[in-house]
Amino acid sequence: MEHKKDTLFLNPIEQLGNWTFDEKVAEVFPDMIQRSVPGYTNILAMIGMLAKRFITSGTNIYDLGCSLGAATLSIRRNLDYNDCTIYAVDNSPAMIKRCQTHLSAYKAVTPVKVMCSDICDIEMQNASMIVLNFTLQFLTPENRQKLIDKIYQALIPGGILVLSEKFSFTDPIIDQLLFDMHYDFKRANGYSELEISQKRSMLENVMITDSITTHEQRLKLAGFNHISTWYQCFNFGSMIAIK
Ligand SMILES: C[S@@+](CC[C@H](N)C(=O)[O-])C[C@H]1O[C@@H](n2cnc3c(N)ncnc32)[C@H](O)[C@@H]1O
Ligand SMILES: O=C(O)C(=O)C[C@]1(C(=O)O)C=C[C@@H](O)C=C1
Repeated sequence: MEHKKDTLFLNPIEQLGNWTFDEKVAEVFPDMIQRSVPGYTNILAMIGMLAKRFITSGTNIYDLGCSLGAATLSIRRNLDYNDCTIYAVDNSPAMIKRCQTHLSAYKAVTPVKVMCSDICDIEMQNASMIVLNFTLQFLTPENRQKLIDKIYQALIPGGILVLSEKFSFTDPIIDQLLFDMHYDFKRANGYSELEISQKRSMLENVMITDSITTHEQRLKLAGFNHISTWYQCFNFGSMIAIK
């Protein structure tokens, strides 16, 4: 599929508001996330591999904050059962509209229910796999524990949560280094200083990152005993938690 180039922040913007996943962002999202998140493609491919291993017959799969459905597609491609249901959920109407189109472009047996809802409000049950691929960071800190608790309750024994996030680090030297490396990554992918700084300032109040330790503590508090960071590239990474 041809992806439209992200040029949203190329020119100076007079009033930088807060970040939203609106029509403009949805339109360039595949290019934007690919050029902004180190390891994004790897993580998507590995979500497919985890799906093959963890999804069991007759269960539900939830892709929370699905955007255009990239993780859902990776899961669906790797699914061995036709009696499962994937729920792809996002509260951005612009994302959901495009997600529906993306998913129908490929033939598949597994039904996907695409829902325009807040992931904090939906009911989940009988889940063998739940994915939060760069979504938890956009929830308020209060809602994060509530959602992780709900995810733990919704999983069947042996079920898996995949949690990908941008991380912060308590060691200031490491934090600065990985932050700078991420900027180098963006520059190497063609973003200018202005594009990088305008986007950063819009994300500032909206995307609050946690350390890996904070994530681990939250997962443990919910009841998870088997937790690991399985992927990291600079200050981006992915964790798994198994019930
Ligand atoms: C960085 S994107 C996720 C990328 C996507 N998971 C992927 O793999 O391509 C974050 C998404 O989370 C959605 N989101 C943020 N808060 C949400 C909430 N409370 N309920 C539902 N969706 C939410 C946004 O609309 C956005 O599409
Ligand atoms: O931290 C940044 O600079 C980012 O661009 C990160 C991030 C994310 O992790 O979700 C933020 C918004 C976009 O959706 C794509 C990437």
